[in-house]
Amino acid sequence: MIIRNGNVFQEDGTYRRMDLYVENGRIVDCGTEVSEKEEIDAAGLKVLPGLVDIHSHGAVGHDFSDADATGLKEILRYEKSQGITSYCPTSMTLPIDMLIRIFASADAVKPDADCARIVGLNMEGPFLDPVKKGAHVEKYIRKPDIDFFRECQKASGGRIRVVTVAPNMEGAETFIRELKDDVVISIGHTDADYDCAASAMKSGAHHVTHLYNAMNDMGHRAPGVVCAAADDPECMVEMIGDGIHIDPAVVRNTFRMFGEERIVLISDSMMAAGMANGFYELGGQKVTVKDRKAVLEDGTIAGSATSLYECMRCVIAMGVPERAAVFAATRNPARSIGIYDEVGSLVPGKKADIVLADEKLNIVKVI
Ligand SMILES: CC(=O)N[C@@H]1[C@@H](O)[C@H](O)[C@@H](COP(=O)(O)O)O[C@@H]1O
Repeated sequence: MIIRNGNVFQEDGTYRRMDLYVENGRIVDCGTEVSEKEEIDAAGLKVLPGLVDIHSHGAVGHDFSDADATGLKEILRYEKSQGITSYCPTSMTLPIDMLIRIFASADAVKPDADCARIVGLNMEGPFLDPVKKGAHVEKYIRKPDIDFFRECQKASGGRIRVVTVAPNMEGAETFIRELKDDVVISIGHTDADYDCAASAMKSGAHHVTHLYNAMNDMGHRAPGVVCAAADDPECMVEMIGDGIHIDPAVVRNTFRMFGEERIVLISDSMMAAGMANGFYELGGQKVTVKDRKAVLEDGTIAGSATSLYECMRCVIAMGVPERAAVFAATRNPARSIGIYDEVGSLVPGKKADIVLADEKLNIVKVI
């Protein structure tokens, strides 16, 4: 396949008018390497790398935590239609027997060109702090437990790429030191202060789960997880860019504080993404969705009802430079879970995960 004359997003963040050559699902150097001569006229269109959502629970009426491979396939189909080509299904806080079934269910999903590719699994619970449980069920929360994690990792076939840990819980330090080379350890759902978070980062946790949400605010005498993450040059931070979870001024200034390299936009979507307002479920709890806002019965925000692509457009509308927003939805998430050699930018050798969009970033085609 040859994609002609598009404005192709480059690794330096500029757009360059050029042809893109695809052979056997990968980008290649030149036209002579292309056997299938299908051509797409991309004149006037933006050509972006497929997006990488490393934190999403569900969409179109299904949740990864349903442990249902058919439902997961529908989620992946929806995500691909929205420009997300790499995806990490994300679990909620649940008992171990359920988590084992959930992680095993991902294995039953076979790759499909119409669906986003599963590039890892994200284990958000149960090693959280009850004080900052957010929309997770308190009775299933557990202290960080290496054997518990290993059992889940085994059931998943080694596909868990990210695990959230509250660093102020007993056993967190040992957990981080023991597992830091096997999985990305993400600090989150925690009442930790700056010193506790900074110490966890020194031990090897260089990722933060939805910065600002389910943690203490950054105060001028209580800098918290936010400043600890900013002070750790290796730390990547997730942000939910749906326009509901974080005020636009905070989003803009967080991009300034962390720069273009370290922010990972996520959707944190639940099953109402791609659906109408109404009543849904998340981790066994009833959720009401109205005007794209998902809440539990007590008003706690319970994930988002949008896609990563919409989050990317949303933060651009807030005033984040387009190149920074594209990096945060493509390159940075890919780097954060160690798959940037395969996806996340459009250079020869990488998978041909491509979004064609018009000037206003409306999706025209996803490849
Ligand atoms: C799936 C999930 O759990 N997502 C969290 C939720 O738990 C938390 O309640 C909310 C708001 O947190 P905040 O009130 O601290 O900003 O952020 C995210 O939606």
